[in-house]
Amino acid sequence: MSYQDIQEAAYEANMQLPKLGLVLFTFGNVSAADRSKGVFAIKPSGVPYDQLSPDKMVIVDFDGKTVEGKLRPSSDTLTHAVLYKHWEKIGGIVHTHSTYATAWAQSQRDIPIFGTTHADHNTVDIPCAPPMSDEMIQGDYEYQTGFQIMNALKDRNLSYEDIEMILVGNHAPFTWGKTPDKAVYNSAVLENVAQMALLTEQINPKAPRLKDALIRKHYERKHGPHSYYGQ
Ligand SMILES: O=C(CO)[C@@H](O)[C@@H](O)COP(=O)(O)O
Repeated sequence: MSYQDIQEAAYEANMQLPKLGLVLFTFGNVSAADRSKGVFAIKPSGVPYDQLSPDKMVIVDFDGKTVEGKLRPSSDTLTHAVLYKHWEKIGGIVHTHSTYATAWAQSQRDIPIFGTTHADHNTVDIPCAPPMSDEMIQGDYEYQTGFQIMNALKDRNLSYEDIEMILVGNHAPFTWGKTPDKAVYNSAVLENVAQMALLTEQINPKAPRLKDALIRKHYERKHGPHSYYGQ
């Protein structure tokens, strides 16, 4: 892949965010990695989506250093870099402030697995990492956010392949996938599931968690060998 190829991929994936209603103004960013070159292309910071073009995507290495590009890379670049460096099978990362997922993050709550829509994609509650400590905020905040995400999965005995989405307490969601398109898909799924979970709790504050048998049934119907779903 050339730099131009990952810039195109990052551009196309970024442009999906406003189309899917996942971002307002500049509230988010997508990156696309090229593992053979050890770099990723990421949205420039603060540039509105209607002013983006593939050549504006900034090429950055897995330490977060700009390799090519005139604009400043997203302020979340170091978080993307940490995750690419430690999770060798991912090819795309998305960060948004989509309304419902962010509301759960601000509430510092995991999203409970209430129904089969959730179970079609995940067999567990969607984790919410703890808010960043004062020390982390004053230190390498974006870099530490990457570790906060990784540690929250570890605390739940989950790998980045078991689940491709997380909330960061008081902040917002991050999703990832083998490709930037899959990471965007995961972002849209997360937002939809977050909305349904909120409505479920409003309609019935005592709504039960989905039974394990139904979680397994719905997940297994969609995944496994020869499944196109979630590729
Ligand atoms: O988290 C935040 C803001 O709280 C950022 O992700 C969001 O504003 C997007 O920033 P960038 O324009 O990518 O630097």
